[in-house]
Amino acid sequence: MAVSDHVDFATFMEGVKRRNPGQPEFVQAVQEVAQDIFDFIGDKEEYHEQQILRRIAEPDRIVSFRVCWEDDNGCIRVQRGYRVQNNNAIGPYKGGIRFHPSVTESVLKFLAFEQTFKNALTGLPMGGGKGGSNFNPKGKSVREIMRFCQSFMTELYRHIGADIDVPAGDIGVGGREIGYMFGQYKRITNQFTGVLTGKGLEYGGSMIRPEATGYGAVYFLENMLKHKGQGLEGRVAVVSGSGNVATHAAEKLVQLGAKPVTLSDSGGFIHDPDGLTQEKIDWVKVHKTHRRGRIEEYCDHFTGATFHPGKTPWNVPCDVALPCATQNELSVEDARAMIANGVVAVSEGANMPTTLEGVHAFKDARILFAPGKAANAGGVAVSGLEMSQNSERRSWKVEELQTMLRDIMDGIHNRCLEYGERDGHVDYVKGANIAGFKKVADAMLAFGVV
Ligand SMILES: NC(=O)C1=CN([C@@H]2O[C@H](COP(=O)(O)OP(=O)(O)OC[C@H]3O[C@@H](n4cnc5c(N)ncnc54)[C@H](OP(=O)(O)O)[C@@H]3O)[C@@H](O)[C@H]2O)C=CC1
Ligand SMILES: O=C(O)CCC(=O)C(=O)O
Repeated sequence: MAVSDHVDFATFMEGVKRRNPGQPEFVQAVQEVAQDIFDFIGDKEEYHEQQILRRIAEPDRIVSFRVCWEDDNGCIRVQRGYRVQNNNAIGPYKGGIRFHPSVTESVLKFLAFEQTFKNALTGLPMGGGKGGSNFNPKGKSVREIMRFCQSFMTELYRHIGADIDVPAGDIGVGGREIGYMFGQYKRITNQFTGVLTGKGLEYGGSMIRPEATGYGAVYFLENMLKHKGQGLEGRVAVVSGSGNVATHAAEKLVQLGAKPVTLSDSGGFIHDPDGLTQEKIDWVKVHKTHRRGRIEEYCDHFTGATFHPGKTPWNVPCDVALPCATQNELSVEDARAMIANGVVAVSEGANMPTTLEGVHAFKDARILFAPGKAANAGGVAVSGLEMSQNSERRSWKVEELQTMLRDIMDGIHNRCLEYGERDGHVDYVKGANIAGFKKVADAMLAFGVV
């Protein structure tokens, strides 16, 4: 008979901090989940006895490796690469790869931890992982990017596989980088398998994967409003970021009759009071993805827009907001300003873009607030569908995939209601945390202590 271990929340968090020194992002992510889980497991002895939360908050495995590559001047450069395999209780590890100078073990551990719950929420059989490097793709030539991707995969390949761990893109990793990494995996292993998602359509990619995260975040926003008897039509939306997630979120907002008025990058934000249109969004996609330009140049092309250097867009009055850039980009002061300006709903396209205090401010003000693990799960969900298509050796039609994405986002919303609705109000953070935890935890219970 196992010994019961009923530590309280504060003691649990002290342990997490002690075991993970200098890893603030990871501690923040665990804290955001743990409070809700402690409320849920209160008298559920088995989860305590088996130390399920403690086990989910300790990655199965962290691989760290040296990545050497040669720049265009013939200089040897050295970067650090990682793969954090957090939990594979319900399926192979699954989650993106990030190339950004801010990548640390703490950042990837938080992302892999969040991914574990997110993937469970989709209803698909995927465990949680995340990887990346402190490599900065900005200013690098195409050849340098290719050499870096090949070198990164030359180390990573031995830790991944179609039924082991299936990486995809994230910040700084899009279709081009996935192509270089897939090519290198195929070359080293002599295997053509679904080892990565986000692939090009010519070699096993899925329709709508590029759009899925941003579209999904807007579907989730629409679901929250609908549940309150409201709609998106005519709503002014503030969006941050100008990459994959932000541009597709803006696109879906326009399609559904809302009015996105901002986008941003690490240099600042643009405010276009007339609203973004499909034409303007298409320009941003080409400008940021192909020309690798800065968002401030938007104002040279579209009159009436203004650029605000070094600033985030959260002080622009809006009805709905979609933070779609990076972690901790929305502070408690930003949250208070948004609440004062009348924001009704927030849907996180990015992972953990709102600080812990910011989340509490939204929750206390009873704003409809969708955490990233629920709102941005559309991307990984379509990655899961890409895995299924690869296993079946076929490609599904765009209409089929569109319907599946909508159904999956509806399913996540329903799971949040199941565990987060009380007295006519929905705490989406709590709902997502508990629903995601329960699925992973119950699988772990079935396996015994492993
Ligand atoms: N791609 C996907 O399918 C999914 C992505 N996400 C999350 O969405 C977010 C955005 O990812 P994605 O759109 O794919 O990435 P991209 O690389 O396509 O775009 C990232 C955007 O965020 C901005 N940004 C990055 N870091 C910072 C920073 N420190 N400060 C301010 N702006 C910053 C970038 O600006 P700049 O050009 O100046 O660097 C760029 O506009 C991330 O949190 C990611 O984890 C979540 C689920 C799936
Ligand atoms: O599609 C995937 O596997 C990864 C998506 C991702 O990294 C995320 O959901 O944060």
